[in-house]
Amino acid sequence: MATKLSVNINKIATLRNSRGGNNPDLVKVALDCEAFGAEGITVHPRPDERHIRYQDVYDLKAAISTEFNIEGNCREQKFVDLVLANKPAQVTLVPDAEGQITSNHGWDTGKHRDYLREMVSVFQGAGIRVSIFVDPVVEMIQGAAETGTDRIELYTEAYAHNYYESREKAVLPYAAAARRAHELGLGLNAGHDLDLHNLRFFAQQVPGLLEVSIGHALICDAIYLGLENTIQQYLHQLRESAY
Ligand SMILES: CC(=O)[C@@H](O)[C@H](O)COP(=O)(O)O
Ligand SMILES: NCC(=O)COP(=O)(O)O
Repeated sequence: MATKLSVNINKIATLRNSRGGNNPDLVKVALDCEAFGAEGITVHPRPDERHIRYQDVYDLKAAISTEFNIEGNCREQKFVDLVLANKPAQVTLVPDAEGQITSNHGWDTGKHRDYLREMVSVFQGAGIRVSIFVDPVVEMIQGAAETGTDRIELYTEAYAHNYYESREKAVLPYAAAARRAHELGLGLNAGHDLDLHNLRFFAQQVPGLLEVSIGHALICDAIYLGLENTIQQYLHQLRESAY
């Protein structure tokens, strides 16, 4: 089975917002991603709406036909309401601090276990699959399992950062985290700073990876390679490492 590719289109919204009009058209880009082979669309609305706007989520939900994954901070009631109103295939809970440039850590699932358990049940009660964003630390995977979540998403920034120094060493905590997740019956996603260079090795070394969400690097690659060709190349990396 090959890992699914969900394209994160935050950066398309960043470009659109820079001029105030509707160019590029976010919904059209999402539909194009799907037509070019993407198996899901990911967005991460942030409270300042600096890229994805809350209205975008409604517009995308009405248009797309692949798996819709909404990421964000469930401590914001506006985010919870948005997700419940749109019922995506998956919500990914990310512990964003205020003013963060991008996501930079996973949940402390031990400290926040009761809170997360409550949020997981709110979303699952609405028929939405839940994934919890975590660092590749075995105790955090254990804590996630105790919340009743369906999946975890491994935060891959450290892997991407350390890839060129020693990819074998960089991937070790992720492979161990994946094995623990499987033992605990958790589905496994991953994302953040994955790119055309580091993706295949990650997917080969991390067993049972169900889905990756990739945005920043993929949209940058599309400037040079074109969106269709870029998506095909990412899919090729994943299919080469099918499990
Ligand atoms: C959870 C995660 O790793 C990504 O969603 C990342 O946070 C992208 O968000 P930005 O596009 O705002 O950097
Ligand atoms: N969940 C990770 C994601 O959606 C995209 O992260 P990035 O590729 O923009 O770093």
